[in-house]
Amino acid sequence: MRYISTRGGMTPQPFCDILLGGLAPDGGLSIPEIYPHFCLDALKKLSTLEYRDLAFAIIHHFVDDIDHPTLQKLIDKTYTAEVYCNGRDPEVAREITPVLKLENNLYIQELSNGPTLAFKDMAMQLLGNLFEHVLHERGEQVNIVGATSGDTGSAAEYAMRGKKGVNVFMLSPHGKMSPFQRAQMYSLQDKNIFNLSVKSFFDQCQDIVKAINNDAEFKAQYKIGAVNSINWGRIVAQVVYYFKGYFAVAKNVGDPVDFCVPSGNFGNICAGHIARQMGLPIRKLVVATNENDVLDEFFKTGKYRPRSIKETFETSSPSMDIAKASNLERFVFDLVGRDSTRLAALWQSVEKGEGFTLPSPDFERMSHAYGFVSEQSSHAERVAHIREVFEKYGVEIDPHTADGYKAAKAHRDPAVAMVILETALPAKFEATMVEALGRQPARPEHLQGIEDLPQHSEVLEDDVEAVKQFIRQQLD
Ligand SMILES: Cc1ncc(COP(=O)(O)O)c(C=O)c1O
Ligand SMILES: N[C@@H](CCOP(=O)(O)O)C(=O)O
Repeated sequence: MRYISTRGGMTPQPFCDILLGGLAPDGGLSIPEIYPHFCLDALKKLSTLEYRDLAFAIIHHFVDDIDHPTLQKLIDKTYTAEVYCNGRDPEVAREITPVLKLENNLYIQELSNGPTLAFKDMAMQLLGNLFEHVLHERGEQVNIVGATSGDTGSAAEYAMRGKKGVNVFMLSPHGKMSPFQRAQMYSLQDKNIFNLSVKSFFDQCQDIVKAINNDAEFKAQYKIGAVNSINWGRIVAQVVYYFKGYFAVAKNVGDPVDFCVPSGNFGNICAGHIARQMGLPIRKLVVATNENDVLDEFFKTGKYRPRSIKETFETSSPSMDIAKASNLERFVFDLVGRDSTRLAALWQSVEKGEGFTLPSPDFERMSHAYGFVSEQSSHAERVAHIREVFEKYGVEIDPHTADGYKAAKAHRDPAVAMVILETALPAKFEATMVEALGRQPARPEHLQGIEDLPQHSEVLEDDVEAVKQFIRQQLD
């Protein structure tokens, strides 16, 4: 399998090169030349596999340059009941992403039982092991520059801490994450972890990451890599749990199943789109947003209008406070028939801050051919839905998953199974959980009192040069 850029300016590359390279050299995103396809018989065979074998059966199609036994070993080491345990019964933990039935044809797929209590661990733990392997083979090192709105940062730092040949420079929006999220990241003392608290929102942190990646000289000199979902390695690992969730709820392989996904940077649901392109019988992909509803507007009107800082809100589902969704570029590339010239022109408008409006019939094809629909949620609805799910089903869901629950209800067909992807655990967002349920959410024993640990971060202006200067100071 070779990878090309959505913007057409990259000679086809093998997996390990795009894994280390992150953003494509032309500013686009790497994407496979073709998607592997599973027919019904092949899907039936996959349906019986346990998580790690399923992961190998899917991921090996995307990776030509790691031999199969090694790839299987890296996957086996990643997807264990110990890593995705979170204090649960070992039998349940062995499923890695257990599916919880709320009522007939309504399910929640648990994705947040990894070390940092968010779905990011599902891909990030594998990425950590892949990076370590490839760097060792090549005798190289990498300096990861990433952006987080709260969960990617801790997942990346826990996956990379202490790893040989890897430093992590993680940009986070100053003062905008939950106290728990902040403590998870800023209390780490590992010498290879650097937390940069940028006086702005996630989008500006992500813009800085992209600007650094687009500076070819700096990127080469400081061996810059990426762990955000702009890195294809993240997306491919996320594809696997759609298959697992599908097989858990479909009465017969081949039946349609809907997925509802709390969305921000569009990485998670982009993996659902890829799974659908690979032949998984997903009917609808429901995009759930919070008050930062740029994606909801796009799927309802065809207008993609990334927002300015002034139009970006701080909400009670803070990890989704994203007004410019990187991975939308991967989906639109497929939507426009993989026409990289057209895609590049659309994203030129995005970069100028103008955005674009999809004409007919592209707009209609988003739902008719690709199954996308959307819904947004407000704070009051979020709180009411956390309460409703607890009162009706006895299940505590976090504010992001509550946005998903609202969207799932809005687009549900009772005759079709709907899987809501859980994206984080309530422990990460105490204030909203207390507002909804009147008590503190449960948290794992080892994370009690994490907010009281000493914290360290470097506060920086929203300025690419300031970040580059910080990186130089640490590495020169
Ligand atoms: C808890 C949580 N929910 C939802 C999202 C949105 O996921 P994505 O950015 O992949 O759309 C994120 C972060 O991105 C998150 O951390
Ligand atoms: N919600 C994320 C931000 C998006 O990050 P990505 O790595 O998935 O692109 C976060 O919590 O940091």
